[in-house]
Amino acid sequence: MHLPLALTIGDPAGIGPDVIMEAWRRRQHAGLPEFYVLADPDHLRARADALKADIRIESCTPSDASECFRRALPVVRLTHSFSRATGSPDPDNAQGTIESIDRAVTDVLEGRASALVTAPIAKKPLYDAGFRHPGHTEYLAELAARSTGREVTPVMMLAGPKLRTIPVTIHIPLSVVPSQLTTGLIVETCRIADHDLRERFGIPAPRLAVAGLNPHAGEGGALGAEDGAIILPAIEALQRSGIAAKGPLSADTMFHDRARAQYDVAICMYHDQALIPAKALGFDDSVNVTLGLPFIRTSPDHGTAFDLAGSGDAAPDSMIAAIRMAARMASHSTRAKSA
Ligand SMILES: NC(=O)C1=CN([C@@H]2O[C@H](COP(=O)(O)OP(=O)(O)OC[C@H]3O[C@@H](n4cnc5c(N)ncnc54)[C@H](O)[C@@H]3O)[C@@H](O)[C@H]2O)C=CC1
Ligand SMILES: NCC(=O)COP(=O)(O)O
Repeated sequence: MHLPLALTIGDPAGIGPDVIMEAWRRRQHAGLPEFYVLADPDHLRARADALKADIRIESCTPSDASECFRRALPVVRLTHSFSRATGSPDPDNAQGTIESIDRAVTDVLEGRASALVTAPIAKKPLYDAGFRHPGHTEYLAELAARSTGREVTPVMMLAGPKLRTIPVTIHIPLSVVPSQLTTGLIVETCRIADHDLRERFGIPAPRLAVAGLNPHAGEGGALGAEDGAIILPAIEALQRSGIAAKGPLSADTMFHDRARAQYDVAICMYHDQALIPAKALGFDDSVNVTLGLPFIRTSPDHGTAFDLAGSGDAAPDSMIAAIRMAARMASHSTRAKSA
């Protein structure tokens, strides 16, 4: 059966609503698969009016969303409604933002949707409302663990036409990165990357380029010990298990054109080491994918961009790329299962 994608609304005061509505408006031209969004339809109508966008919005259930998609943006109504605040987060919206994620995940896990595409959330207002997870990536792992009964290590990957990168440590302060980096975490991250690149992206023998942590990958220990003591043993263990990992490589010379031709994914040691090259090389067409989950999740690479909400200037390209990638991954996984 052909299932729609479930989209979350993200922070309703950010550009999530704008790029979702614009993606729906471009659905035919962009060749997008059917999707619905878990949101407050009245809030979306108000945003569409502010944007002067001619968009029909219809309340639906996941099962009639595909039929509705041709004529209107299908919206599955949340129990929470949203304030009309645009451009600055409202703590009163936090519970609805979380409800949108929870219900979309449930829809995917219970077979009403084929994959999850999340619009951006601002972390701080959710933390202030008691949300205890650094971001979607970690929260989705918890939801997956609750449903499967086993621990899930989530792996964040930024994927664009020119580059894929993975940060081994994700949403933690830079000052604690060295203490959180372990050989075991690097091995686990690379194993998940190798597995999911095969199974969900159809890359038969993924090549992993592993970055060092310190300048010049530690310069033989003179510029830091972690490269030799923590990262190198991980690469050796991966190679022994048949995974094509190489490194630790100097991070400053692994992202130019000729270097990128040598690998399928760059494994980086911290958030900005991975996300800066990814966004510099493809801000409009890169997608944030979570690997290691028992379901498919993609997201645009950008954040809530409160400065642009309701202005009509938010580019929908990364959201469109995220929708396309989720559908492609879902059909690839289905083919892989039935092969
Ligand atoms: N997947 C998610 O939920 C993500 C959430 N965030 C959250 O977003 C909030 C804001 O983060 P920032 O670092 O300011 O990043 P941001 O991506 O929201 O904005 C950075 C700059 O890029 C511009 N920009 C972003 N998206 C754009 C688009 N589609 N079209 C045109 N210009 C665009 C913005 O106007 C701003 O100048 C933070 O609270 C962060 O936690 C950030 C990244 C991903
Ligand atoms: N900078 C990437 C980011 O914050 C996305 O995180 P997540 O909410 O997708 O975990």
